[in-house]
Amino acid sequence: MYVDIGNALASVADPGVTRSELEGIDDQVAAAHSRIAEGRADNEFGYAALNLPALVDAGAIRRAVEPVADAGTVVTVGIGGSALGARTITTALTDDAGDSHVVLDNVDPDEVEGVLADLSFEDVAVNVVSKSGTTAETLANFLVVREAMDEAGVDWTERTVVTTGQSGPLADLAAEHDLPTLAVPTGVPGRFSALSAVGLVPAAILGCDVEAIMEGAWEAEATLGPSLFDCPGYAYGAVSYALEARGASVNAFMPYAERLEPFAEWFAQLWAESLGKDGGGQTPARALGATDQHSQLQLYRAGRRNTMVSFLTPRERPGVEVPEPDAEALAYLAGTDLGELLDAELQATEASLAEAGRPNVRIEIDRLDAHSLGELLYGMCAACIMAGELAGVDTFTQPAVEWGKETARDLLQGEETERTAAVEDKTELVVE
Ligand SMILES: O=P(O)(O)OC[C@H]1O[C@H](O)[C@H](O)[C@@H](O)[C@@H]1O
Repeated sequence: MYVDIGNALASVADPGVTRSELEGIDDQVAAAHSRIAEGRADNEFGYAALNLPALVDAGAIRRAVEPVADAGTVVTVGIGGSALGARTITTALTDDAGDSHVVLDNVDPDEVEGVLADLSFEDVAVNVVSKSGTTAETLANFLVVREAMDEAGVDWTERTVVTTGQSGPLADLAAEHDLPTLAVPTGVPGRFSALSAVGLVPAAILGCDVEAIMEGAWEAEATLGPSLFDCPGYAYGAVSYALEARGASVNAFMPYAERLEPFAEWFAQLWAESLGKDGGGQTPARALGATDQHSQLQLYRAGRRNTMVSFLTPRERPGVEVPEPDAEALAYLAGTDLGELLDAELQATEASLAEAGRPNVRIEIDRLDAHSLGELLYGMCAACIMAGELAGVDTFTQPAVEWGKETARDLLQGEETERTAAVEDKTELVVE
C-alpha cells in the first residue's frame, strides 16, 4: 500500500498542509501511536481491531464453512459493518461476485423478492451476520429467506452459517439448530471487522485466498509506528484530519477500478460512523473513476473549496487492446489499451485538481489481489483510528444511529413514545 500526499501540501492546494505543519502533526502522530499501541496491548474496545491479524484464524473459518463450501451462491444477510466488508472482499476478488455473492443489506421488498425469485436454494449458502444479533433488518430478512427455503423444500439448517456475538437471538437460534457458528471478535466494532469472520466467510466459501488476505493485513500491521512518514495508513489518516481541520469537510473517495467500488461504500461507513462526532467529521462522497470525471469532477474542481479527493488504484491492471480507430480524430487511441487509458485519465484528473489548487491524495496497491486487499483494509482501519485519535473523538461508538433504530421499532410495535410523537409532529409542507 502506498499513499502519495504530495497534492495535499499547501504549495499545491488550498486547503493544504505546509511541510512544517506536517512535521508538527507528525509529533501528534507519535503520541497517538503510543495511545493506539497501549489500547492494542490491552485489547481495548476498538483498538482490538488492529490486532485482527493475530486474532483471526483463516483456516478455522475455512473449516467452519466446509458444510456449505459446495454452494455456488452465497446470500449474505446483514447490514452496515456486517455486510459491507464481505461485499467489498468478494467483489474485489471474484470475477462474478454479482452472481456468486448476493448481499441482502436492506429491507426493500422489491429487491428482496427479486433476489429470492432467482435463487436455487439447494445451491445456496445463507450467511447470516449480526454482531448484536438483534438488528431488525437482518432478522426480518433472515426470516423471509428461511421461509423461502422452506417453501423450496430445502432444509435451511443444512445451508445456513451464522456469525454473531456471544449472546442474543441469533446466537440462540444457531445453538438451537446446531448451525455452523463463527464469532464476531470481541471488542471490534462492526465497521472495523472486515478482516474477521464477519467479512471473510463468503470469500472462504467461494474459494478466495483468505490466508493471503490476512498476510496482507500482517504486512500493513508491521508498518504501524511513531511517524506518518513511515506508515501509509497513518499518513492517510493524519493528512485527512489536517485537511478537514483546514476546511476539507468532504472526502470524495474515488477508486479507479470497478471492483473497488464497494470499497468506497465500506470506507463511507468506516469514516462517517467513526469520525462524524461532536459536530465534525468528513462527509464521505462515493465516486468512481473514470465514470465520475463525467459528473462529480465539475464540483470537485470548481465548487466550494471544501473537498479532498482520495484516489485509489492498483499499480498493475489487465489491458484490453483498443482496436485501430476508424476516424482520424480518434488516432490518439491507436495502439493503446483500456488499462492505459484508465491510468491516463487518473493522472489527468489528479493533475486537473492540483492545477485548480484542490487537495487530493493517491492510495495505490500493487494489484487487485488478496494480499493487497488485506493490506488496504487494514491500512484504512489504521488510518481511521489515527484520524480519530488526532481529532479527539470517540472513534468506536455510534450513538447517533440509535434514536432512529429505536423509533422504527416503536412505530412497528404501535407504541406511543416521545420519539413516535416526534414522527407525528413532523412539520409538513407538501407540494403536489
Ligand atoms: O452487526 P449488527 O449488530 O447487526 O449491526 C449492524 C450495523 O448496525 C448498527 O446500527 C451500526 O450502525 C453499525 O455499525 C453496525 O455495523
